[in-house]
Formats: sequence, structure tokens, C-alpha cells
Amino acid sequence: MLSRRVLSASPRCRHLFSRPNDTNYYLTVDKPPAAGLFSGHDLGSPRRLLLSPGDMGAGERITGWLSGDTYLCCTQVEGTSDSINALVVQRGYCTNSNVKVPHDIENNLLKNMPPHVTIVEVGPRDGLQNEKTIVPTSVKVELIKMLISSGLPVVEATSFVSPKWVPQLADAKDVMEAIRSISGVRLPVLTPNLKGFEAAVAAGAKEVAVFAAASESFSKSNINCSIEDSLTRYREVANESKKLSIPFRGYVSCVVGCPIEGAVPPSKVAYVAKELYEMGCYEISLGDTIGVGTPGTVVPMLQSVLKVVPIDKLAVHFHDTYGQALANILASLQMGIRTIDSSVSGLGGCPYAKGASGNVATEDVVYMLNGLGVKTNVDLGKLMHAGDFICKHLGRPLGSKTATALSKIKGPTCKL
Ligand SMILES: CC(C)(COP(=O)([O-])OP(=O)([O-])OC[C@H]1O[C@@H](n2cnc3c(N)ncnc32)[C@H](O)[C@@H]1OP(=O)([O-])[O-])[C@@H](O)C(=O)NCCC(=O)NCCSC(=O)C[C@@](C)(O)CC(=O)[O-]
Repeated sequence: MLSRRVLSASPRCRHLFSRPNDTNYYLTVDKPPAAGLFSGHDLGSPRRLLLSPGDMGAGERITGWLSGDTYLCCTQVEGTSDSINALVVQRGYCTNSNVKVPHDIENNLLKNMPPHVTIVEVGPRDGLQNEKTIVPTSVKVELIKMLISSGLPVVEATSFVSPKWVPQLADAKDVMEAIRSISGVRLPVLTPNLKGFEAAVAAGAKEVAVFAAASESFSKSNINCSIEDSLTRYREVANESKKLSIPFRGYVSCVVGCPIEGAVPPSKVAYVAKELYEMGCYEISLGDTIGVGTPGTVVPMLQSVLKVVPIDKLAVHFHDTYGQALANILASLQMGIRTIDSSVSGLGGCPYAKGASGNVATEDVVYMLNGLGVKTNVDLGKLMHAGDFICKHLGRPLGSKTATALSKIKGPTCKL
């Protein structure tokens, strides 16, 4: 039976939790709450409050919780306590106060959550590369600036690839020149070979990325060469990067599945990742290019790669074709991954990966991480503006579930 017992908190709350053999609920807050937001008893410490069960301040809503009735994240929005109760029930969360989630389970699920995660925004590159209608350079530059102003620490800006292969990014030089003087953010670009690397550096790129695949067929269709040949090219790029002290990242595509070959063995992924790591890539991003992975395939793949590349040198890059990206990200976080690629409004896809949908939406990743109490430094409201801007330009609806949901709620959404 669902209990009507719902606990609420002020917008500044962090965590609501209970303790074994203690029927009280405790709330961690940044600052003491404004008077009247909810009734509670100050325990003496300014950061800890004891709540009475059933408290629900007007205009408050639960935005997420992590287990049973022991751990809630709340914020202030519009509504009444009744509608708040209904919302919780509709979402399938149970407030049955008789059910206590054992603390060891809770701890196992959450123990590997880091305090901070780095998001690598790939929207201007991966997000746009597959768009058929050419997006004006000025729109791309504006999008990059909006993403930067949302607090994203890394924004992959464009690709110095063949314009015959990816016509959408033929203006890479102009984009780079327009943003090269922006400081305080990393703006890497894709370079498939020495020619691309030289053009990128000439245009002002201070960081590059090379991209290999764990599938021979995909390597051939994406960059027109075998895996070994691509690694040879990337060693040349690596040598030049080192001479100029330009950091370079490595991608491995098709880490669980290939659009041509099907399942890809984890050992193949580990091999390519190791080669990229040994040539000096500062980070290897593991790409589920066609979004077929589930935690059931992603975890063994990561286990295999972790034997040859340290965890702090790995990132994950999930497309969301089957709606598995957030589950895969959560599993990756639990395994110790701390860098996540994503694309504003879920734009994206590789033009040479037929049937694949966009990347996981950055807004959805930020929302999940906020709910987990993991910091990203990203302002969700500003990020949503960037998503809105590019979706309006492309003439399509918002591609993130979070932005879609929050755009229907009147209130201070960016406080989430
Ligand atoms: C790699 C190549 C260039 C080989 O393409 P190719 O045709 O084999 O190249 P080539 O060396 O034979 O040269 C042919 C022509 O391309 C020119 N060329 C050669 N290199 C460049 C360059 N860098 N920039 C500009 N032009 C270039 C070269 O100068 C020549 O010009 P022409 O003499 O005919 O006038 C081509 O296949 C290519 O550009 N592929 C890129 C495909 C791509 O960008 N795919 C999407 C990115 S990967 C991705 O999205 C996956 C990822 C990273 O997100 C992770 C995931 O999800 O898995």
C-alpha cells in the first residue's frame, strides 16, 4: 500500500535520509531554510534538520529520490501537497513507510558516485555532423558560446575532416577562428589524419581528437582505411601533437556493436584503446556508436578495457538508439568512469553508422547527475536555452526528456 507520507524540503536541501533503528528523517541543507518553508526542528547544527513525517510545504515537489523513503532530493516548484503526492505515485515511486531499504544495498548502489563528473559536450561536432541542411557558421558559433556559458568545461567544436565526407563541417576553419580566443574552456576538434591536424592547428585549435574503431568494417566505412592503418596515421598525429604540446584524445567507435559486423568482442576494444593510450592520448572515449549497448554488454567491455587502460584515462560516449544511454552511464559511473560525452538536446549520430540515433542528451545527463548529487558545474537552465536555440534552428522538437518535461513546468527550473 502506498503511504501518503511524503517528506519535503526547501530548495536548498541536499539529502534527506534516515538511519537504522531511527524513525526520524534527517535533511542536509546548504543553509538554514527560510522560515515557513517547512516545519522541522533545528538540531543545533546549521546543516542538519530533523523533519516531522508528513511535512509538506505549499509549493514544493519531490524531484527525485534514490531508494525507498530514505533518500530524497527536493526542490520548490508550484503545486499542492496533494498533487505532489499524486506525482510521486504516478512515477511509480513508493513512499511505503513500512519498507526500509537496507543501508548496505543503498551503499552498494551509490558508493561509487563521485563528487564531480566532467561532461564533454559533443553537440556542435557529433550533434551537427549528420544534419543534411547546412547550418550557418554563425549559428554553430552561437551554439558553442551558449554551451560554454552554461558552464560546460569541454565543448567539442568541429572536425577537420574531408568536406566531401562530412559536408556539414566544411566550415571547420571559420568556426575555429571565431572561437579560438575564448579562454577558460577546452575546445577540441576531430582530426582524422595529419592533414586535418595541421589545418586544425593553423585555425587555432589547442586540443585535438583522433578516432579509431573496434570494427574493421566500420573503420573502412568511416575513415576509409583498416584499423591498423588508422593507428599508423594517428601515431603521426601523436608525434606532431607532442612536438607542439597539443593534448590529443582518442575515440574508439563500435565498442559493443557495429552496424555492419554486429557484436564486437571486448578484447578488440581493449586492443584499440591500449594502442591509443600508448601513443599518448590523454583520454580514450569509448563510443557505442549505434547505441545498442546495455549495462549487460557495456560492463564486460569496460572490464576488458580496464585491464589495459587506467580508469581515469577513460570516458564513455553513448548514443541512445534503444534508450539505454543513461543506464549505461550509471553502470559506467559505478565502475569508476568520471568523464561522460553527451550532446545538447540529444543531437547527433555518425553519418557512417546507419540507423543510429543521437547521443545521450546533455540535459538528461545533467539532470541525472544532479539527482545523484554529483556536481558538473553546468547550469541546466542555460543548457536548455542552448538546446532550445539549436532545435528551433533545425526546426525540430526538443530532443531531451528533461528539457521537454521542464519546459512544461512554470517555475525556477534552473534551480534544479
Ligand atoms: C579520413 C578521410 C579524410 C579519408 O578520406 P580519403 O578519401 O580516403 O582520403 P584521401 O587521403 O584519399 O584524400 C582524398 C581527398 O580528401 C582530402 N583530405 C584528406 N584528409 C583531409 C582532411 N583531414 N581534411 C580535408 N580534406 C582532406 C585530400 O586532400 C584529398 O583531396 P583531393 O585531392 O581529392 O581534393 C575521410 O574518410 C574522412 O574525412 N572521414 C571522416 C568521417 C567522419 O568525420 N565521421 C564522423 C566522425 S567519427 C564519429 O562520429 C564517431 C565518434 C567519434 O563520435 C564516436 C562514436 O560515436 O563512436
